[in-house]
Amino acid sequence: MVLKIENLVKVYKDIRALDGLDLEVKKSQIYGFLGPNGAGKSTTILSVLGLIFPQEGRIELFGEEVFRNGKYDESKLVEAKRRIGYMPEHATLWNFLTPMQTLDIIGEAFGIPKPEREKQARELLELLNLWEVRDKKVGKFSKGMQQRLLLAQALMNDPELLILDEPMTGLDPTGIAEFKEIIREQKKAGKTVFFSSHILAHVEEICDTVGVIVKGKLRVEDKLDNIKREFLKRAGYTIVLETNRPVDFSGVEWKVTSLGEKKYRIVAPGDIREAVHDFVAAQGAKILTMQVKEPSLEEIFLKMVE
Ligand SMILES: Nc1ncnc2c1ncn2[C@@H]1O[C@H](COP(=O)(O)OP(=O)(O)OP(=O)(O)O)[C@@H](O)[C@H]1O
Repeated sequence: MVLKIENLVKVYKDIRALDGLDLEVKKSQIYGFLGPNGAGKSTTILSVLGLIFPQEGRIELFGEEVFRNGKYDESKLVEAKRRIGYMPEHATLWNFLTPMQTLDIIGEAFGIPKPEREKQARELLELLNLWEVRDKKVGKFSKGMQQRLLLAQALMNDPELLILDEPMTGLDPTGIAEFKEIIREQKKAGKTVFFSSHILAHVEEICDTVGVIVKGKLRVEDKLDNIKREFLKRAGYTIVLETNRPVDFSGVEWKVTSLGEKKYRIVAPGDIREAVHDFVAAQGAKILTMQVKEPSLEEIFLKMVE
């Protein structure tokens, strides 16, 4: 086990940000830590890194207990953090430096000798498509380039565990696809990746396991497909349908609203696309257009809390 959290509690004044959180990340996993805004994702990450003080619980990193009942084991934590790369949610870069200079400073802070850190910086900048702009000032970089440089910083110490707090927020679809590919590459290189997001699409296609945190507690931990199947059913689909002639929906269990002579809105608990198709066909009508709206992640989270 790379990371194990048991019954973690963090109270900020009167806010119980973590309310007995349990979580396990295994070696070589890509773990997506999903939750709505304010669920406790950043608080969890800051606790794992010893940057804030939780009140109760246990944290293990690489099999070593680094925190127990309100106290960190400083030497074990320092040791573990050498093996971790961290990309904060609101990180800032030094705008007046170039990527090469930025990574050099980080490498020096880790105590990596000059020739080695130059080699490491070059490899990372090549990997992250920043080699061509290695001598350009970071201040002019796009959001996507800045995120990639922040990831390069997190990789400078060749960590076994990468912890990324909302790494894809603010990226465009191309940037998100690129970032996912980079995360996949990290897994191939044997690393474990733990990253947070409040957007379902960010964890899609890449995560082995997704943990969903709501109000400081882990609600579910499973493969994303299983989570979606379970909660999409409950949260309800909306289908907007246009047919070539009127259809009589009386007698169905779905909630149907007429939006005009041949246009309907159907709300149903699960994915009923096939059933709707068959129902319409049975009346000799044809579907001209069908728009399906999956429930938003917020709606799914709300169902989880119920
Ligand atoms: N320093 C702080 N002082 C007081 N309350 C805080 C502090 N940091 C976080 N909180 C509160 O703790 C709760 C959890 O916050 P946290 O930032 O961990 O959530 P999050 O899941 O990371 O959300 P986001 O996606 O918005 O970053 C929220 O209610 C937040 O307002």
